[in-house]
Amino acid sequence: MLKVKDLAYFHKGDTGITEINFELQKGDHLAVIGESGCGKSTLIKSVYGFFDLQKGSVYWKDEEILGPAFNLVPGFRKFKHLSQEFDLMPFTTSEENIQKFLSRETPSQNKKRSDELIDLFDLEEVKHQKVKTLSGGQKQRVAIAQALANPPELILLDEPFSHIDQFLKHRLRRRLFQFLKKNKITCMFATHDAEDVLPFSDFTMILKDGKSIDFRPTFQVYNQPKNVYCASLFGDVNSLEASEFGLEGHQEKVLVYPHEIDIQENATYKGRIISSYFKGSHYLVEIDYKFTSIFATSKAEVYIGDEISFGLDKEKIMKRLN
Ligand SMILES: Nc1ncnc2c1ncn2[C@@H]1O[C@H](COP(=O)(O)OP(=O)(O)OP(=O)(O)O)[C@@H](O)[C@H]1O
Repeated sequence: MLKVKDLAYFHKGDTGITEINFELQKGDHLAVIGESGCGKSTLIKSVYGFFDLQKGSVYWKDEEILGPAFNLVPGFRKFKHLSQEFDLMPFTTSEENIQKFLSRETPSQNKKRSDELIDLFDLEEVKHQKVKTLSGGQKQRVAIAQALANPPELILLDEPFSHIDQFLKHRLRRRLFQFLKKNKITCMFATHDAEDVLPFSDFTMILKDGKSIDFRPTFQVYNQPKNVYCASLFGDVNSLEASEFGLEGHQEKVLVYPHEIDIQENATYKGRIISSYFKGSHYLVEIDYKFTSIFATSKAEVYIGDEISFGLDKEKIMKRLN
């Protein structure tokens, strides 16, 4: 379906992306992650046909996606791209914006479709309000609804929830990705939030300095991280000496997530608490162990300076790595 081969695009000033290769099938969801400035937006725009590539190709089925040199209006017609800037019409209402790309020949169907999206994205209260008067989060929801009103074959989302508050984010995220799966819409989205990635993507690509350093099913990207950079995109991570913690078999250093280490009474390893952060269901704690810092979890509250012992679920860690 989507085939990206040896893609390279450099902005003026020589920053950009290179050596990008991947394929997606219909209905697949791909999360693109990486530190700020690594090239996520550039990749999303390149796939959309926003740039004239310096090298490589992008195909959707048998059609090559070409840049502005070949198209008056940049962007492949079967795709929708939702930029960080939204691109809405400010002086018309939310509802009119959502209906913008619908055919004028079927008004009752249009109404049904836009009502469904207004409901899906909690826009009932602002549907008659002009877009210029909406908050950032409301605009973002209108832009998502507009992009789906006439469902594309592939949707490209650039940080789709960046302006949406936590209160609505979880519900909207579930609804959006359910809608895309139900309608078999292929999706590629750039994000900084691990909570977008793990539950909602089939595949994950990790970018660093404009290159793809991992592209695998999300489950594997998380469970068998290639290095500290890759693992740390999902949160804190420890790089532990395998021999010190009985984790031999893979490499000298093993990447272990904090939830795999916990404070237990009379456990093997002894350390001292350096810091503790309340996380609701648990505490994330930093332990000084033989002058190195280890992130772990604790069910009970602990205090800075406490002498504690901690253990690792070695079997589970080794299973994850295999
Ligand atoms: N129009 C442009 N002209 C010149 N350089 C650009 C342009 N757009 C992006 N860049 C540069 O290209 C690199 C990649 O930028 P890009 O916006 O793709 O990164 P990103 O991973 O999406 O970043 P962020 O997470 O901060 O949104 C950066 O160094 C950026 O400064």
